[in-house]
This record gives sequence, C-alpha cells and structure tokens, in this order.
Amino acid sequence: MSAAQQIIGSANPLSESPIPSPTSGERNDHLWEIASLRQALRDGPSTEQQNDATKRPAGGISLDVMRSLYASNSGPIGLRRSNSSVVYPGGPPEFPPVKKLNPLNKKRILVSGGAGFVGSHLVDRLMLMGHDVIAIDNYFTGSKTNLAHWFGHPNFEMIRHDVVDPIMLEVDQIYHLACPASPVHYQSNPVKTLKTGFFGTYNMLGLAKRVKARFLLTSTSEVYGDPEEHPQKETYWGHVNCIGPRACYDEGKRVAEALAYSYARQDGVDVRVARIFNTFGPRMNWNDGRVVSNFIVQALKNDDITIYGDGSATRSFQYVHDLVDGLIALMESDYKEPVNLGNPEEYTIKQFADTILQLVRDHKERCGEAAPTSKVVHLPAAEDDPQRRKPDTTRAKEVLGWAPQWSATDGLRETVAYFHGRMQQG
Ligand SMILES: O=C(O)[C@H]1O[C@H](OP(=O)(O)OP(=O)(O)OC[C@H]2O[C@@H](n3ccc(=O)[nH]c3=O)[C@H](O)[C@@H]2O)[C@H](O)[C@@H](O)[C@@H]1O
Repeated sequence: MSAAQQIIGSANPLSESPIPSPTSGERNDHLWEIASLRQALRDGPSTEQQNDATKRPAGGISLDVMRSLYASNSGPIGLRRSNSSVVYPGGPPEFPPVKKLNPLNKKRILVSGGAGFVGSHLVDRLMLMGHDVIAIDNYFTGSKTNLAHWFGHPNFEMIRHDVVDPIMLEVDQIYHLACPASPVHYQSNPVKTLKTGFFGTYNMLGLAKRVKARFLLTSTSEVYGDPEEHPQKETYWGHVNCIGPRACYDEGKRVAEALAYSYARQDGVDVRVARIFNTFGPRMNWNDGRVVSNFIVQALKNDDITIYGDGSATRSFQYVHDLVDGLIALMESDYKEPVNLGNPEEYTIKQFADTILQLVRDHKERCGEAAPTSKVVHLPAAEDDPQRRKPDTTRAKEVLGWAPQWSATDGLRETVAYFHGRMQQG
C-alpha cells in the first residue's frame, strides 16, 4: 500500500494500518497531506477500501474523498487552509476535487444550516458533485470550520445569516436544515426554536416561491412524538405533547410541515419533506448532548456513561452519509409526500451503551491504548422522552429506491475514530 493510500486509509478505523506521520519537516505537514490525498485519488482505492464499495455515497463521489474532508480533526484539506503563509506563495489554493458539470446540469443550491453537522456533509456532497452552493448559518450550533475547506472556491459562498430574518438570493433548490436538533440545544431557548421552526421555514418558503426554487424541508421523527404506532409510517399523525419541554421542536417542525404543504397548495411551491430519524457521524459536536456523541466521548474519556432512565427506551440510528444520499434522492425525485429517512435497526439505550463501550474498547486496543474504565450510571429520565422509535422505510424504498447502506456499527466505528482523532489533537 502506498503512503498516500495509508493516510487516506487511516481515516478508516476498519484499517489495521497505523496512522503514518510525515517524514519531512513538521511545517510542511499539511502540504504532505494534500499531496498524499491527491496521490490516493489518482491511485484509486486499496483492496481494503474496495471492500467498502457497496457503501459508496451517491453522486458518484467516493467514500475516500468524503472521509478526507473530515478525518483527523478538520481534515487534511482543512489543515492546508490554516496557514496561508505556507500555502499561497506556491500558487493558488487547492480544493477538494469537484466534478465539472455541464452548465445545463449545474444548479444553484441553498443549504440553510449549511455549517452544521448534517448541513456540512450535504454541502460537501453537493460541492463535490459540481454544483454552486450557498450555505447560510447563524453558527448557533454550526461552525465555520466544518466548511473551511471550501472557503475561496468559486462554486461556494458562505453567509452568516439567521433564517428568522428574510434573505433574497437567486437559487434553483433550497435544502432547509437550519434549526438546532439536539434536545439540549433546542430546549435551551424554546421561543427561539419555535421562531426558527415557523419564521425560518416561512422565510425559506417565501424565497422558494419568489424564485421558483424547489424546496426540501428537513423535518423529523419527532413529529410522531411518543408514538403509539410502531414502527412509524408516514401516514401516522403522531402523539405529541404540545405543552411539554419538547414541544418547541416537535411543534415547530409540525408547523413547518404545515407551512410547506400550505405553500404547495396555495402558491404551487414545489416541496419535499424528509422526516429524519436519529442520525450520527463525524462533525457532531463533542458537547452536542445527544446520545451518540455523549456515550462515545464518555467512553473515550473513561467518564461514566449516563443513561437517562432505565435504558429501555429505543432508538434507531442512521449514519450521516446514508441520510445525505436520501436527502439528495428525495430532492431529485417527483415525490411530494413526507418520506422517512432512517435506519430501522433498533436498539434499547442500554444495548446501545454496551455497543459503544465495545466499539471504543476495540478501537483503543487497535491504537495500543488501555480499555475504557467507564461505568454505566442511571440518571433521571428526560421528560416526555419518546419510549420507542423506529422508522418504517417502505416508502423511501418504493419511491426513492433508497435504503441505508451503513449498519449502525460500521458508522459508529468511523465516528469513534473521528472523536478519538479530535481528542488526540486537543
Ligand atoms: O439524533 C437525532 O437525530 C434526533 O435527536 C433528538 O432526539 P432524541 O432521540 O431524543 O435524541 P437523544 O438526545 O440522542 O436521545 C436518545 C435517547 O438516549 C437517551 N440519552 C441521551 C443522552 C444521554 O447521555 N443518555 C441517554 O440515555 C435519551 O433520554 C433518549 O432516550 C432530536 O430531538 C431529534 O430531532 C433528532 O432527529
């Protein structure tokens, strides 16, 4: 395996290869990494990586390229941009390899919440596919560093903007993601969450109407509340406590859906609605507060694993690349009813804690580190916490030909490696 393949492969925790370090001066680390990345892209995937071929993200973009954008903290390309005194004297900045699209196929695409966890993966994919992308974000939970590797690219624009206020742009498609999604964040300022749910969606739909853009709303499994139907189909109307602590998010997303379909009926806006189930992956904030990042970070730091309640509540977890595949497939489809996007593999939170502990143990062993010493502790259950959640994805299969390609454990291995890499870099 070439050195280049090794460094790209090092983002893959399934790989047994140790992470290589550059042999020349430390000041040139980032340049060495870019050269390695480019060489790897020319060489193509190693045999080990070809085994991942079935998990290829959509749009003809290879998994290795996707990984290179977030592996080892901000990624080799992010590192490259961090020291302009070294980069620019050699010539113009280099960027991840975007496709060259026929102008007839090239779209101008707005991603609200583009600097967030899911938004930044979507921006990456759309950029690599060759489109013009505008990301807007108020940086409440998103971060510029998630997209730093695109700054200065002629196809990319980043705007600090809160969707609660109107904005005028010329675009062909709008992916509306802007909204905090972690219960800790959305409950910290519930009125703002409701304003984002209503005014944010209202402004984005108003823009879609004015410029005749196709509009995709990222709704949520939370519209089903604490469901009495299991698994949840799109036809289920839900069981939401409209005065509880989760209402700001649940009802905010429900009104967002109502707005989308009202604009479709009244003004002919071309809408798509994705109901997203629990999603995880690289670029989640370490302090996001959701169960995946909490448990992984706790296990990596040997802290207690905090189960809220008795651990019998269930969730079904999908890897972020699957979600991005589904969002793009839905946007490009003619289907206008809501579509669940999630992985139906269901875990109790207790099983999930055990799974993560095992994966962290395996990862640390591969890295030559001691096994985690974390213990599971039980804290009071969260109020109105949905007791069971699992998507029925029949509709997504039928209308989009979409099904998750990643098992939860494969995605978790990558995510454990990501958080471990970040912690090592401080
Ligand atoms: O991850 C997501 O995509 C979803 O996350 C949240 O929904 P929730 O399922 O409550 O997410 P978590 O906060 O990750 O909680 C999942 C379960 O783990 C439990 N949990 C969470 C964190 C923790 O440290 N310990 C723990 O036991 C929670 O009580 C809950 O039962 C959001 O409300 C959804 O909109 C979002 O789609």
